Amino acid sequence: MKRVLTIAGSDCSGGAGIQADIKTMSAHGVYAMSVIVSVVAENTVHVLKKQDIAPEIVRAQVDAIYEDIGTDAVKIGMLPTPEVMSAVAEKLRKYCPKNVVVDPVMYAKDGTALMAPQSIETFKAEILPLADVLTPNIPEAEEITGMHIETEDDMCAAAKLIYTMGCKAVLVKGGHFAGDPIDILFDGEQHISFTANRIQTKNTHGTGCTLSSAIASNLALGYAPAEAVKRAKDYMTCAIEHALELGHGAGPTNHFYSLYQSGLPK
Ligand SMILES: Nc1ncnc2c1ncn2[C@@H]1O[C@H](COP(=O)(O)OP(=O)(O)O)[C@@H](O)[C@H]1O
Ligand SMILES: Cc1ncc(COP(=O)(O)OP(=O)(O)O)c(N)n1
Repeated sequence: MKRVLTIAGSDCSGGAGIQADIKTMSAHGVYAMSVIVSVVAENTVHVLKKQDIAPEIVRAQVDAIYEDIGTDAVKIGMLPTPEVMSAVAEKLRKYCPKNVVVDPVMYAKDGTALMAPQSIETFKAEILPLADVLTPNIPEAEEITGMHIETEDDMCAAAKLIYTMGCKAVLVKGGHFAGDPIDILFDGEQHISFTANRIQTKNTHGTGCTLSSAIASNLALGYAPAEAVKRAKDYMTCAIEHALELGHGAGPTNHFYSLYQSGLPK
């Protein structure tokens, strides 16, 4: 069985973070493992509080995975502080895992910062170069590049600029624009667009986590990056289409429906 590790924060309400990652990975038929870097008290409406995990416990969790089981892919999500980023980077440089997908989570839907603002330079220097695929949304791509992104051409230019910062491929996600969402992948050679119909729903809690975990799962299963992104987007669009009307805010994506739709991998 393929093994996929998520390094991310815990969302106690189960819609985003580690919980969304593990549901997505399980739906893809891979063995999911987790390194928890922050415990976030949040729900479909807002973030109440968070407690970051000490860097030495983060380091020890990564050691625990690699001294025993190992990985076929790694997904990195929320990294709250420069200290946690350095701890993760140090360990990944040591263990050199294949197929690293980095979702540069900066804010929760209610605007709460999940990455401390002073972390961006450490993120760019230590985490970004580890990524085989980096998956910023529009505000995150703006923060990383300093560009203002308004059009599809801007998304292409931002993807190119982020690529020059050292990752192997970049997927700029267009979910924050109006109209049908277009995501653009740049791998150093070409731009590839992935489009889907916009689903009219408020229930999109955890879409970024779901997409990045699905990409990591598909890379672990042996798909090349562009095919892994295509399959992940199909999975995620289905998960949004059948999103759950739970809670009083943005409900979570539906992994169980997607599992039945896509079937178990060979
Ligand atoms: N309403 C929607 N219908 C279909 N796809 C969507 C919708 N909202 C977002 N997406 C897709 O979900 C993924 C993540 O979306 P985005 O909102 O850009 O990132 P994030 O969740 O990190 O803020 C992207 O592939 C985007 O195109
Ligand atoms: C613990 C935790 N990690 C990440 C997020 C943000 O997840 P994302 O998939 O980007 O979802 P939305 O912010 O679009 O709901 C989170 N909220 N909590």
